[in-house]
Amino acid sequence: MSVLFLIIHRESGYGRGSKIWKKVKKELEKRKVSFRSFYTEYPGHAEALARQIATIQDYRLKTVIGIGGEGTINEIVNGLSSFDKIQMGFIYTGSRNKSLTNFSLSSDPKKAIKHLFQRWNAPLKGYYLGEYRVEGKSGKNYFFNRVGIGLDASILSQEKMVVKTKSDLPILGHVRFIVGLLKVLWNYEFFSISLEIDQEQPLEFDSVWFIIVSNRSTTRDGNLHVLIIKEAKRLKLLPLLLLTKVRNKTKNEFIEELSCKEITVKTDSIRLVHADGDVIGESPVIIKISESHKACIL
Ligand SMILES: Nc1ncnc2c1ncn2[C@@H]1O[C@H](COP(=O)(O)OP(=O)(O)OP(=O)(O)O)[C@@H](O)[C@H]1O
Repeated sequence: MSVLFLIIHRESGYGRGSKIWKKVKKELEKRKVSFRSFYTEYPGHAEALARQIATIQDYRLKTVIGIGGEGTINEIVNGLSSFDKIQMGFIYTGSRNKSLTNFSLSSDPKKAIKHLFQRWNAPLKGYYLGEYRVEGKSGKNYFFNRVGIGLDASILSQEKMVVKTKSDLPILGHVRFIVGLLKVLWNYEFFSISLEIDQEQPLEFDSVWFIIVSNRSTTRDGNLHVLIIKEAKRLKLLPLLLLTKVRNKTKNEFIEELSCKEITVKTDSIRLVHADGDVIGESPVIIKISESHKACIL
């Protein structure tokens, strides 16, 4: 018997998670789908829930749908990383541009459910996860979308300080975020990096603001895509930050692009590192396409 498991972060995207979930639930009930739903109650809960669901013995095929932001999706991917026969799908309800997510279903509940039904019970499609290791932390961790080092991670760390609750007006959250963002931009200093790419001679870059390493295993050549933002004047940074969020439109004199299977990023001073939008530690960081861990995406 197939059954749908849903993990929901109701407060993601300033309460958007809860609103979308209500619509998804209605749609599932209308279609008489058997499903079980679980709400996340604390950071890290989605990972624990995903792992628990994976070990339930009663069902032949399990499909896990995450409803939440990038952080929730990352936790589910990590929770299921050791289980290779579980399909997963995501309805992105976070506060950022949804093009950030590689694996999202539509955030329109009707379209998402329609897609889900077309793919459900079809042969599994596996995509290799990205894998990272940061200094001072044991074990491997996985990401589905991107790892960022430098200014990008400092901005996210600032953003996470803005408490997102259902009672908080999104507009207040955005205002607090913009004030925080300008403060970080004003005080941030660029840095130098050394990149070891696919075990070749290190490449050095100066005046770097941030680096984004994206998992392109779902598309194109299956490699990591590396984007280095450097040498720009401080005032140019805001448009550059926005530009990096627009896929395929990154040609710019301040942007260096590389492609590889594995990269070690060393910085001349300690910089924050984030994976899929959650700050996970400090540089240096080793990032590669996993050789063994796949996510089966709907
Ligand atoms: N009930 C909860 N209470 C507090 N934190 C939670 C809860 N459920 C999940 N979290 C944590 O909140 C963090 C942010 O969640 P998530 O990324 O899903 O939403 P978001 O920040 O609105 O989305 P995005 O980052 O894509 O804008 C995650 O690290 C997650 O572990």
